[in-house]
Amino acid sequence: MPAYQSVLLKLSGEALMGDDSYGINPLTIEAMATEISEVVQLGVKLAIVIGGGNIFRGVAGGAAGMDRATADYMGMLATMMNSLALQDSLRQKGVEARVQSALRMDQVVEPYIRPRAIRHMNEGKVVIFAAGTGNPFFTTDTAAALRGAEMNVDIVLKATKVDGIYSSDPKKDPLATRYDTISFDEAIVKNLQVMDATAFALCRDRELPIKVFSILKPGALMRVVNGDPEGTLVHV
Ligand SMILES: Nc1ncnc2c1ncn2[C@@H]1O[C@H](COP(=O)(O)OP(=O)(O)OP(=O)(O)O)[C@@H](O)[C@H]1O
Ligand SMILES: O=c1ccn([C@@H]2O[C@H](COP(=O)(O)O)[C@@H](O)[C@H]2O)c(=O)[nH]1
Repeated sequence: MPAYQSVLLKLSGEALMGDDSYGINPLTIEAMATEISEVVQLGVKLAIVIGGGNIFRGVAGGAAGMDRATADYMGMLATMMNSLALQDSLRQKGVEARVQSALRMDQVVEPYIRPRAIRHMNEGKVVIFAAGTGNPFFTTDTAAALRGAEMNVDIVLKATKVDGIYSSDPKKDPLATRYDTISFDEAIVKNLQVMDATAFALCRDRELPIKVFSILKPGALMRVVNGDPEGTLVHV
């Protein structure tokens, strides 16, 4: 019996690159789809938000002199590409998946309609929320917190490239130490950059726990869903 009956999985866009320097690595996305399909087979209701860092981040466009809001819309379109790719990979594994977009793209995907998303999940389909929140100046972490709260899931799972939350960025600080658990207040006060403060604050207010773990570690998603020790739990 899984530890959680319904989850919102936030998948790192950057992790989709695998060993490449840009874009979607076919073997990497296939491996992720396999791990996701195993969780779906357990009967867990699953919704997914994917980042876009493997293709475009608004902050990079802004730094290069672009209008920041325009750059952010480009970032949201990047998440659309990732969402379509994941939908395709999941379907190849026999998993029914539906992309819903926060920005209208009616010839390609459904618009975000909350009751319809809930119905898809109740029918056992995986819902992939594309285009983040649909608003510039936000991130897909915040979209994950928002959709997780709207879908009333048991937990938000942030699947990223590091195996939990550290005292500082482990990619930059070799002395960083990992937390098994941390409160929302501590994560916000310590300004731990693994997830943005808006996402932490929204989940704290909704009393929606977050688990941060590595999607690059084989079997980690299943261990998290089963409640086995893995990653860092952020709690109220
Ligand atoms: N205190 C910290 N603990 C853990 N990771 C941290 C910390 N501070 C910064 N990081 C960095 O945060 C990254 C994860 O956050 P980020 O939102 O940038 O990436 P992502 O969610 O994996 O990618 P994307 O935005 O493409 O979805 C990690 O890869 C890690 O290097
Ligand atoms: O609600 C949102 C979500 C995302 N964006 C833009 O998309 C990129 C990619 O998302 P990541 O969370 O960084 O993976 C992000 O950098 C923003 O530019 C957005 O504007 N609004």
